[in-house]
Amino acid sequence: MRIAILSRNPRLYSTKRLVEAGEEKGHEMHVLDPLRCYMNINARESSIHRKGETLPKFDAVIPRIGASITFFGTAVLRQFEMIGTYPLNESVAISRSRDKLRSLQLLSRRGVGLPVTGFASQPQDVPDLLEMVGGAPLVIKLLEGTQGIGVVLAETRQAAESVIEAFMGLKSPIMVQEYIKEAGGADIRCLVIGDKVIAAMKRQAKSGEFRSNLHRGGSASLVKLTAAERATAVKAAKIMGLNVAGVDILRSNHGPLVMEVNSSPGLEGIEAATEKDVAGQIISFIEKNAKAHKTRTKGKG
Ligand SMILES: Nc1ncnc2c1ncn2[C@@H]1O[C@H](COP(=O)(O)OP(=O)(O)OP(=O)(O)O)[C@@H](O)[C@H]1O
Ligand SMILES: [Mg+2]
Ligand SMILES: [Mg+2]
Repeated sequence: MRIAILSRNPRLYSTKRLVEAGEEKGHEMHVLDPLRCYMNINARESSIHRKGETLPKFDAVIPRIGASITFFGTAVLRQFEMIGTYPLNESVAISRSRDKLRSLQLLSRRGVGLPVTGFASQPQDVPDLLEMVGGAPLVIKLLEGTQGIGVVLAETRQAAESVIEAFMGLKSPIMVQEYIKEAGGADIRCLVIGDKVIAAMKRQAKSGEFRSNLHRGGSASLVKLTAAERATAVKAAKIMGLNVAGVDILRSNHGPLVMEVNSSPGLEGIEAATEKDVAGQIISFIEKNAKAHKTRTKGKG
């Protein structure tokens, strides 16, 4: 097959591994920078161009679209979908997963366990909002944050109010969330492909820190999942419409709670922690599932 990887940087671990895994299985792999793709959108035959040339037809496309280029990146991916290329993850599903609130709403509608989460626009609604999620201690998150930046644990009500006031003053949308203390500064990353969790790791925050992000000094180790955790991760990916997803779960005293669902999960941490060939399994999934014009949405919506 001819497979495109939409990635800004061919030297990234995940991109390199996907190229390697694809070539090992005899495929023709092309890394395309989504920001260097431009589109001809018309009523007869839309096309994608790069450096003055029309791109050839690809059998499949693997989107590795960073959060900062979601808007243009998903438009390029949608163009691939419209001309019949099989997308590993669809543009609509990626857009959904990039909006933390929308994701939580979609998951809650289907009864997936979540930390109780509140969202408000106006400062005068903050006192009731804090009450609603169970009061301090609680977690405050910037909607746009990544890698743990913009995630704050407020131990007291006063601390919570002043942090929220500061964020609202800066016009940065935030959500407040019940603090899952019993998770003990750890979360579980489940790597879902199709309807299976094919690898999982536990990330433990360094001491004195509640955020388990590896970028914040957390460490990864192997973990054995319960049946409920596996089922939750697979269900969450399915609801989001993602074939491949990194589902982050907190272990609470009332079962697994989904924190977020990532549409371009990094491969480095999970392949190192589990010694699994995640990239190879992604290529195998494409081999089994890729068909021209096979999408749920054909770029609609
Ligand atoms: N409600 C919560 N209760 C306990 N711990 C939490 C809670 N929310 C977040 N954490 C901890 O903080 C870390 C960072 O939070 P989160 O994953 O929501 O933000 P982020 O990592 O910045 O976002 P992204 O993963 O999109 O980059 C989590 O990995 C988890 O360890
Ligand atoms: Mg996270
Ligand atoms: Mg994330």
